[in-house]
Amino acid sequence: MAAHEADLEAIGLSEGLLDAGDQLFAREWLFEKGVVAASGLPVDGRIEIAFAGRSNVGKSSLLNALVNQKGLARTSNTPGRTQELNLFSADGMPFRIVDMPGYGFAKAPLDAVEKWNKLIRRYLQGRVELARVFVLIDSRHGLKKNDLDILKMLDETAVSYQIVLTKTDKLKPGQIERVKQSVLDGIQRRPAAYPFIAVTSSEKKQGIDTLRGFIARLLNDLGALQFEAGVDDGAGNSSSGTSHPL
Ligand SMILES: Nc1nc2c(ncn2[C@@H]2O[C@H](COP(=O)(O)OP(=O)(O)OP(=O)(O)O)[C@@H](O)[C@H]2O)c(=O)[nH]1
Repeated sequence: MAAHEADLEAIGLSEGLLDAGDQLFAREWLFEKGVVAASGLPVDGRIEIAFAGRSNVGKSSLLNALVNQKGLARTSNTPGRTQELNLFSADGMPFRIVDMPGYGFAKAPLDAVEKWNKLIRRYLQGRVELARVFVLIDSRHGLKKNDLDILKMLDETAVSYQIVLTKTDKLKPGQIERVKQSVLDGIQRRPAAYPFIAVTSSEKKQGIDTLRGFIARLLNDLGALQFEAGVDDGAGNSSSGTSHPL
């Protein structure tokens, strides 16, 4: 087995899943709607994959890189601008992307923080369509109190989540390894945490294929997409290796 394949297998992925992940985002993704209350969410049964993170973590940049479209999610230098759940979808895809409002903006007024908490808790508690939340962590800072608060909320609501390290172009390889390890240690005993981390830089377009691969694997595990051969995730759960044409 080639070293690259072994590296992929170690994180529950395969070349086939990376290819499938690329195909998921080869289509045009469109902004569907912004939602200020859980009652405004669509009722079409599509699987939802959400992205959360502290203000300024690089969420808009990552979403734009994921869908390979520059202006889809607004990128800004003004922290904490989006206060809605923003939904994105693509024709023929069995899932939508949910951009959750950024948290932890120091200057946010108290009522805005309360509104955020209410919207997010309602969404996490009551949304059966929600299959996974990718929690973005700035690789320069690691897990902060606000991040731990949302991980706790995800554990309590039993929503599967996975960590994505952002802005890794700002670190040296040794520093990336250290933050990765410390985050892995931080999630080790958390019941709803998926144990593999995506290490990304939107600026350098690194790790985006891995993130897409994790999404392909999730959809495969949910039976929303079909693949052929299996790979093991290390926990005895088998997943696909070869993609079925999407
Ligand atoms: N070096 C580097 N900078 C990045 C990267 N991703 C985002 N940034 C910068 O970080 C800042 C915030 O990026 P955004 O993508 O707007 O962050 P956000 O999390 O959507 O911010 P909010 O709208 O406040 O929630 C911008 O100045 C980006 O250019 C990255 O991978 N590397």
